[in-house]
Amino acid sequence: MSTQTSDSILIVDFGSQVTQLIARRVREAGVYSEIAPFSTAEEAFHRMQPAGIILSGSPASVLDAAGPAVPAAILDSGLPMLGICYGQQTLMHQLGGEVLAGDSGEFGRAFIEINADCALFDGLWQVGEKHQVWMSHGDKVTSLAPGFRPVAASAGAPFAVIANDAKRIYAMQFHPEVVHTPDGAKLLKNFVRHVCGLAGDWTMAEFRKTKIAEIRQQVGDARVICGLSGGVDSAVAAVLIHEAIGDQLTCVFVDHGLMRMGEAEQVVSLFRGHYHIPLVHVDASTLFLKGLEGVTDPEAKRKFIGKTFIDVFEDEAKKIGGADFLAQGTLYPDVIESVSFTGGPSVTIKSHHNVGGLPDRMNMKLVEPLRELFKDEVRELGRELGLPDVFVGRHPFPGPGLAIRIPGEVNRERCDILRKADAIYLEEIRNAGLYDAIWQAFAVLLPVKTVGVMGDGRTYDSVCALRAVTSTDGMTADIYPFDATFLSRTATRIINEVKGINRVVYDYTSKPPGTIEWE
Ligand SMILES: Nc1ncnc2c1ncn2[C@@H]1O[C@H](COP(=O)(O)OP(=O)(O)OP(=O)(O)O)[C@@H](O)[C@H]1O
Ligand SMILES: O=c1[nH]c(=O)c2[nH+]cn([C@@H]3O[C@H](COP(=O)(O)O)[C@@H](O)[C@H]3O)c2[nH]1
Ligand SMILES: NC(=O)CC[C@H](N)C(=O)O
Ligand SMILES: [Mg+2]
Repeated sequence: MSTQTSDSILIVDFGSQVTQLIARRVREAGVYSEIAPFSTAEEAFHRMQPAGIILSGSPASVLDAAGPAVPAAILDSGLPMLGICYGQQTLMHQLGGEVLAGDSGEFGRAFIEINADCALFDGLWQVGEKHQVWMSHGDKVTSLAPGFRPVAASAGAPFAVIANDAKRIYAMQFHPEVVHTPDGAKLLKNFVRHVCGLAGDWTMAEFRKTKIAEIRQQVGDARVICGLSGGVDSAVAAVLIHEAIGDQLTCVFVDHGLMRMGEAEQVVSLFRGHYHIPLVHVDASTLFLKGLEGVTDPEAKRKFIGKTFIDVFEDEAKKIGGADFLAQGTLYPDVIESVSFTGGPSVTIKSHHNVGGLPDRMNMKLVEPLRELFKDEVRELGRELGLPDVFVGRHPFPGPGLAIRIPGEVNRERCDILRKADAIYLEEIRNAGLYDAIWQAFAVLLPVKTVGVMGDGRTYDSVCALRAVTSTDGMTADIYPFDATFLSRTATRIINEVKGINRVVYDYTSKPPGTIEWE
């Protein structure tokens, strides 16, 4: 994790769905931030020595005995603080104000009226104006702690924004981090720049320097193996780590037999063509496919694949005389979906192979320099590192590969069928000039057979589903609205050219409620 950076912001996470957006907004304001769950916030606070604190929202209530609280070390630190929603409620609850369950909550769009000036509103909002914000609360602050004054109110929240100028503590009932609070990003910027006094000079170039120093410190002169998949994240991680430790790094590409058409050859030639980083290409397809026989449960597939990746990495490490560290291109969304924080309300959605799918027993220590970033930020870092567009612009591809796009049992034959359909789909997308407009697109082979008629004969074959989404970070996604001509052309090609598929459907589910992958 990050070194001490006294020009950073610590975001204390109480389990809100949108905490990660706070981090984004802070980075957009040119300030580095890290999120720590409330249960480990104190440790993060001492390690980071931040310049200011932001307290997130939460599904919990301060009126419940078990409602999470701001650790005393942080509360008494004298640092500037910004409480958002639950963050505001717990500040009042802990500092001597009062919070009660409201008769009715405020959910969605609301308007606040500005009653007084405050540092958060500098250059932005004037007294007497009304502004749109986004609310999502049932409880509300009914009396302020000593030293606080109200500066804005809404119909349902008389203390919509409050300030304690002497202590530089501010709090709001609404969510400034979401886009439905149109001026929210500017409020957060005022907090980190004006109230915390940060220069706003944090950039990806800065991140690159900090991470390189950290990697050197973590690794020393030990050897590192990096799992390279050909995806954006691991390519960026490998180039960054190589910049830090040079030939102490060996990359390992594992072909698990679950890759797309031609991908293994492409990854290896692309990478070897661009970089002088030693790359080992392991064909482990038999090992993976044998182990997947009879496995149908999505989490069981993921756990098996996660563990087998590690077995292969350890074998390869032995062959090069041992490695103490395993580097991976793990990102924040991989972590948040896989982990349910102890004592916290966020739940495991699926075990990403590189986080929740890792075996308990690990001989190598992890090096994960991208663990706090989102995909679009990794792309920015990739550009900063000079990675060619063919790497930076690639659609994400999950480590477990086609295994999680074949619900039910996976075998070589089904993988071959899916590979062909997927290749046609992607070719059509490229031909239509849509590749860059789409965040991720892929075909899924369903364990469902339906009846068809081809050449006057009866067919009884599998259904193929097509998925394409737009997104910025993979945390939420919308379906890509292809026109009917594109879809029917692609469906016809797949049915005509791929033996084993006689019906094609298009997936119209956004995330949430769906996830991007089907398993
Ligand atoms: N086939 C593979 N061989 C070696 N390592 C892999 C492989 N697939 C995944 N990994 C490791 O797991 C990490 C997470 O995979 P993930 O798919 O999230 O990232 P990526 O493949 O690098 O990028 P992208 O999300 O763009 O596909 C990778 O960064 C890489 O370290
Ligand atoms: O490396 C990975 N290992 C995994 O186990 C994994 N599961 C999902 N994904 C990718 O993550 C993004 C979000 O996917 P979901 O909406 O399906 O969770 C999408 O881009 C998915 O392709 C994975 N990547
Ligand atoms: N979004 C929030 O932080 C909500 C806080 C608290 N659960 C409430 O309903 O008031
Ligand atoms: Mg990948």
